[in-house]
Amino acid sequence: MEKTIAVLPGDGIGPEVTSAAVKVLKLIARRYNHSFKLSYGLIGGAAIDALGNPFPEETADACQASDAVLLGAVGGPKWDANASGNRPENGLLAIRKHFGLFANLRPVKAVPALLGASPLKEEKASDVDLMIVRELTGGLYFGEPKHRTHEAAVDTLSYSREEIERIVDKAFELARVRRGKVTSVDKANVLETSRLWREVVEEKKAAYPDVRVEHQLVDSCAMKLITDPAAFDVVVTENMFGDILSDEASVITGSLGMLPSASIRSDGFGLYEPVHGSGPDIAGKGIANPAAAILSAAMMLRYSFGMDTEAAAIEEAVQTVLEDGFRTADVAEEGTRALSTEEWTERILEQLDSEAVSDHILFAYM
Ligand SMILES: NC(=O)c1ccc[n+]([C@@H]2O[C@H](COP(=O)([O-])OP(=O)(O)OC[C@H]3O[C@@H](n4cnc5c(N)ncnc54)[C@H](O)[C@@H]3O)[C@@H](O)[C@H]2O)c1
Ligand SMILES: CC(C)[C@H](C(=O)O)[C@@H](O)C(=O)O
Ligand SMILES: [Mg+2]
Repeated sequence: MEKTIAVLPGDGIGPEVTSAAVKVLKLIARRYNHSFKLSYGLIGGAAIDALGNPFPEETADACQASDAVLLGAVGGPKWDANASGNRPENGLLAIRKHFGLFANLRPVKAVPALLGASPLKEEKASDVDLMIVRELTGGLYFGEPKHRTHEAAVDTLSYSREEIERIVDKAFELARVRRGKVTSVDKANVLETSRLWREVVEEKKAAYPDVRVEHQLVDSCAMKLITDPAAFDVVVTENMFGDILSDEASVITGSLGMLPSASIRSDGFGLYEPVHGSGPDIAGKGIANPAAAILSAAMMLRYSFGMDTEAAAIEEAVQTVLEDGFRTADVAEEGTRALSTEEWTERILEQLDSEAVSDHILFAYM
């Protein structure tokens, strides 16, 4: 297949982990006879510095002309919020909104080799396999009015029925091909938007009789993610709750550096990015874990290109390399040498190159 991919490395560790994911994509293209044309663009702080705009028109055009987008991470202390009340925009919200990428899929799956790195007891973490379906283009992030004076600040939480319906449908569809359970997370004991959310879920469930539905308040959900994470299958929730719960859930499997994500809409176009940010504390040191970026590239192959086998080959390579004991610093066992981003990526490339090209899927983030 021939595909065009817009690559937006961004800031901090973004370029370091994106470069790793690009190497993996190039190897996949060679091994599976695909042609991936890459076009690079600026986003975030890098784009502000070069062009004065975090999501420049050139970047939007490059993405528009592509079949999918691979993004590293954006932001950092140089461009983030400051006490004087600037309203920073790091480009991420703009690109998500511009392309209508309303569904953010964040799979959290126990990695057997990393159970020791999880803060949870092994028996709690070992069966975790959940998918957070986060609404991405509405809610507090985008609601108007939104403003700030010296004395007060306003953000607005608003959701339309239509916005809720399409993300809830997505969650039900995913549950059907997973373990058939949807947990809808809200704060319906307080928020009107949550009461509408709950109503829509209740209406929708009739169309999916094969899926079990439960409602959970977000505060107790945060607790249950730690006490009983294996109980979850698909978790559907609004923008801000999903942001917070997904960082929380990521550590169950060892590190934020492990968690990939897909931001998609209904026609197959998508933006693929690690859940983590630009890691200012480790940027430039060459020690970032590139697994989340590499696994995001795998999600791109699966969700935008329908290349399930290729995606699974990457996911299995990540498992194998970790099982073989090769780790970056964030997940390294005490007393072992941590690999650099580049060294670990080399291991992945070697593993992928040595694997037989097969249709047999053993481990997949689906
Ligand atoms: N998708 C994105 O582009 C995205 C996501 C989250 C935060 N951000 C931005 O990133 C900047 C920093 O935010 P933050 O510090 O709160 O969150 P962060 O995710 O960048 O870092 C949180 C912690 O996790 C560690 N970490 C993150 N990714 C890692 C990796 N791949 N390997 C090893 N360790 C990793 C960092 O070193 C840090 O200690 C902010 O400007 C924020 O707005 C961007
Ligand atoms: C950087 C920030 C705007 C972003 C978000 O809140 O959506 C990030 O935290 C994420 O999880 O992708
Ligand atoms: Mg986040």
